[in-house]
Amino acid sequence: MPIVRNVSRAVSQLLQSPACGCGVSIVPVRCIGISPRQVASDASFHSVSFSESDHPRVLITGGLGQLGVGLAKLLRKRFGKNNVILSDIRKPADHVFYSGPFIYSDILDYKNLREIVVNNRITWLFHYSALLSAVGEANVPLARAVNITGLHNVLDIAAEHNLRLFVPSTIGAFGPTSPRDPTPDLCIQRPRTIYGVSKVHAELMGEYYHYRYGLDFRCLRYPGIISADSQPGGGTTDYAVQIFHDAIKTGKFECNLKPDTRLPMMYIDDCLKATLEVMEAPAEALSMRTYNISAMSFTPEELAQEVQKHVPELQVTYNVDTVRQAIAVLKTCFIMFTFLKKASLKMFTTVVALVLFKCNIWPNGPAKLGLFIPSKNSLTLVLSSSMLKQECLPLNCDTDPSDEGL
Ligand SMILES: NC(=O)c1ccc[n+]([C@@H]2O[C@H](COP(=O)([O-])OP(=O)(O)OC[C@H]3O[C@@H](n4cnc5c(N)ncnc54)[C@H](O)[C@@H]3O)[C@@H](O)[C@H]2O)c1
Ligand SMILES: C[C@@H](O)[C@H](N)C(=O)O
Repeated sequence: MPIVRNVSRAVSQLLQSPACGCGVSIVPVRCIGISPRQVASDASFHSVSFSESDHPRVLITGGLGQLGVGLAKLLRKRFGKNNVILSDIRKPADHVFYSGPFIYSDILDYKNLREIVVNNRITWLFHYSALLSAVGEANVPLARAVNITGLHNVLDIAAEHNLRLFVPSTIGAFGPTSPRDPTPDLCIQRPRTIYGVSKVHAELMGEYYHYRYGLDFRCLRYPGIISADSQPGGGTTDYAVQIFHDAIKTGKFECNLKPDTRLPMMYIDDCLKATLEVMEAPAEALSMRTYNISAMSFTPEELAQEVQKHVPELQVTYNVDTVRQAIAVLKTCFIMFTFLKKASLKMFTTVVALVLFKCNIWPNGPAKLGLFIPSKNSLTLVLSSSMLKQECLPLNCDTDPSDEGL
């Protein structure tokens, strides 16, 4: 009996104490006994220069998708080229391979992932591998494996090796019963896609590992991301990238969503900037582990009209994909702006101009909007300084900025 009492007391003490920073050396069960934490911290196979040791050593999983290469570029600028390792199960293009360290990593291979973390002395992990909403619905067993089993591997390795872990969530983590306009950080989440379900699972598991094992888990719910240089990986918001490419290549765009389907979106540079900011935030500044981020919401029809202002010959037709449409409708609950209000509209026109500028379609566009862009690489700076500081929601704010007269 006393033994049972002691065990239950110990368990309840552990469960009550957020392990964060208090030195509790418990790690997920499968790591006990073989934890590389037992290896002396100076048992490195590589010599480390002083400046290198000042920076985090970063691993990005699923890094060859729409977002990973841009994230690596941003992080390498900040922390040095060799401190940021891109990884994926696909073969990188030449320009990616030669731009910095790349390594094969399948997140379903636990031992291989652990070896990479140990051998490269990784301290920060950005977990980008996933099957997105539309491809996930087309292959539920694979989505379950990659998005759930893969996440479990990453969580255990991150907890075992004291990593700071970023896992992106999504607007797809909400569902038809979530409150809207604005959708708060904490609310009902009952998504009806395997993608959404796996992301809610990731949010909850990350928070659980934070309180149970002290894992430094950080998470942002991204809207649909718009990029010019990288292709989307099979989600419902892909149309908002494809339209720019089709406008340039063929002058014809067939949209797979209904013209009035409003979804939240964000320009890639702002998404990556927010990601870095939340990773660099001091722990005491974080009141939660998972936050919404938002920029603007628009419909395919509104986007088509805006692009047509610059590419008047663009012809847009609608051939609705029932699966994507159904997923999109589930996501529309996450709407910060029910129509394009002033602040959102300004951001929307700017993003369209910037993407067209990047695609070499509207070289004078940004200048006409009063934005000075010395080079294509300074787009983030321009967007951030001229627009977002005033108009984007702060990370932990759940109010609509346009309601505050911004
Ligand atoms: N792009 C968006 O609009 C958006 C919006 C919300 C959230 N997110 C999230 O951000 C992250 C990155 O998104 P993305 O758009 O770059 O995704 P993507 O689909 O373009 O790329 C995902 C990458 O994961 C890789 N991958 C698949 N299985 C793997 C495995 N077993 N091991 C290792 N890698 C594997 C793929 O090869 C691919 O390169 C994802 O977690 C996604 O859910 C993206
Ligand atoms: C929104 C995001 O999660 C992704 N682009 C999707 O549509 O699935």
